[in-house]
Amino acid sequence: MITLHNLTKEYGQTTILDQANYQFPEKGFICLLGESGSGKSTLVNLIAGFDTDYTGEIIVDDTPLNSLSEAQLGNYRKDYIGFVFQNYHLLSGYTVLENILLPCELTSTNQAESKAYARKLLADLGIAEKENEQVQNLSGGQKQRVAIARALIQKPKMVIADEPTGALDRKTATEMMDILKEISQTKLVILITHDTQLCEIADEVIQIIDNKLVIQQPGLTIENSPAKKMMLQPPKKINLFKMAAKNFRVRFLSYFFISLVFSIGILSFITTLSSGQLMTHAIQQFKEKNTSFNNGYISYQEDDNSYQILSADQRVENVYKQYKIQQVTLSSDDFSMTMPEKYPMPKTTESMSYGTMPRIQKNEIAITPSLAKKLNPQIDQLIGKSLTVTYQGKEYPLTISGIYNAGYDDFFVSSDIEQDFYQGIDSQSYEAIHYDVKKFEDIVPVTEELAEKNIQTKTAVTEVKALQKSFKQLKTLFTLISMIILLIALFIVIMMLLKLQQTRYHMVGLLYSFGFNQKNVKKLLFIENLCLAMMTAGFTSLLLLGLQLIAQLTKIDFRITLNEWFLTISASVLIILVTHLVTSYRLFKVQPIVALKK
Ligand SMILES: Nc1ncnc2c1ncn2[C@@H]1O[C@H](COP(=O)(O)OP(=O)(O)OP(=O)(O)O)[C@@H](O)[C@H]1O
Repeated sequence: MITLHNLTKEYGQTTILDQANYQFPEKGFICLLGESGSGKSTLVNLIAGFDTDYTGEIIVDDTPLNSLSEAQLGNYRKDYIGFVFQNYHLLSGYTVLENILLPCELTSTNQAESKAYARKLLADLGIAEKENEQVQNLSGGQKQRVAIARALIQKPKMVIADEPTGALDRKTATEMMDILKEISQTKLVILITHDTQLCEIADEVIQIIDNKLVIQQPGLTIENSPAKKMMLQPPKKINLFKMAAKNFRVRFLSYFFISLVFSIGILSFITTLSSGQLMTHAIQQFKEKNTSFNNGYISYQEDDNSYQILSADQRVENVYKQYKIQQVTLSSDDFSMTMPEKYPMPKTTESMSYGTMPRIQKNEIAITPSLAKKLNPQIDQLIGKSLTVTYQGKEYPLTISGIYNAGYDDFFVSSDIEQDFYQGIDSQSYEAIHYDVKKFEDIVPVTEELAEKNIQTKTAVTEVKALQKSFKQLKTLFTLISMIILLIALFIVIMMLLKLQQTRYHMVGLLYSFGFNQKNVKKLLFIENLCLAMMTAGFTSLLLLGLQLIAQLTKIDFRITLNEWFLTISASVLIILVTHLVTSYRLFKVQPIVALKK
């Protein structure tokens, strides 16, 4: 059935097999003997079509193996070869029957027929009662019987058994050899071993000595009948989703922890992101409380330098000179008072007892407690009440927005009204310069730049700096902690995925030996991983929801926008998929027999 003709295999400069010639029979028991490292697995790789990089010929029936495509080689393994391995390579988490039926994913259209045949094989091998047992609960001998049943389920033309008794005691090993001997009555059995004792029952023993294939114990006469035509059946369409779902269920616990750990990591990261939002919100609150937070005041200077500088600065607005005014009247229903003189004062350095400083375009006024008491002894009740300011015959109906702490009668109006007071004043001898910084984050740089030019300002820079400093420290701390958590989570996830790959190596090697092609294996792993990514996305969503709920209950200002939500979920899915691809890279490249030896 298989003929090796001048078969030579080299790895780089090293020759492993040198001009090997041999003709395998249609049936019979052939022992491939050789010391460790002599090239037995190399030869099996070549015969199974896993390795196509050789010179010479391997002819199966009438077809040279190197004339087959990757897909055809998969079909060749599916239809011709059943493998039995030293370490059984059964899939844990699957039952005995499920393990045996695995190769049928590619072949069988009639499940009931396959099951019946699997049961017959189990009965022939003496373990019929174990069909629903999880394979990890079986003894070594029982496991190897299951592996033999799996090798036979596709009714292959030959069985390749690679050290099948290596992990068994002598008695069980002998039983196993008897089973293989029985199989060799109707099929070709190639036994790979370094144990000469096992070769005693072989029909013929071949050995690799010094890279040469030597017939040690000739026992077979090959009939010179014409070569059969190689017949390959196309594979059945595999239900990869069903297989991936099954794998996912088997590895559920590992996947559960991977997605949980990863979700916690990504969540800590997103929490840091929203700490920026926390800062924006706190600044908003600060602005609402300190309505004159951006206001600046510069006392009169002889030169006009500061006014010129401020007027040219794009970061500031409402730059105007402030003057002393006279004869200002304040009045309400039952109150009227005229202030002979009123000097401009810095707004931001005043602390508030109640309310806020007047806001621009709101027609507001803030007054001192001594003035407030004249209106109403219960000064806190004055907020929101009306007060009219009359200056130079013009009336300004205003609303009291706040009471600020100063020990004399005085008031502040918003800058739009104040500027209106100064209409028509044509005086160089101003008292001060007023300006507003447009953006919160420009308050400190504007103030510092003016200070560098020896222009002393009165602003809320100290409070702003304190606020910024505390947030900066908090943010650094948050970022550091969350980065550490994310890195630890990623490390654990990668470690767990790498550990998982170890079990996947066996599965991948097995699937190739059943005749699966690379595309199917890749797809299967991808779908399985997509399930993991979906589970992670689900976990992340749930944790985000929980966090949001806790924040609401504890009244912590933590909000996640829909965009951030979407980004987090997409990032989780993407990172898990990429991590999987990276950790799977070697898995996709591995040679099946190497994978099975891992
Ligand atoms: N992919 C590879 N690249 C380079 N050298 C390799 C490769 N695979 C195997 N070899 C080398 O080829 C030689 C034969 O290896 P092989 O695995 O076929 O031996 P073996 O007889 O099956 O050994 P064992 O009984 O220990 O499994 C060894 O020296 C090995 O290091």
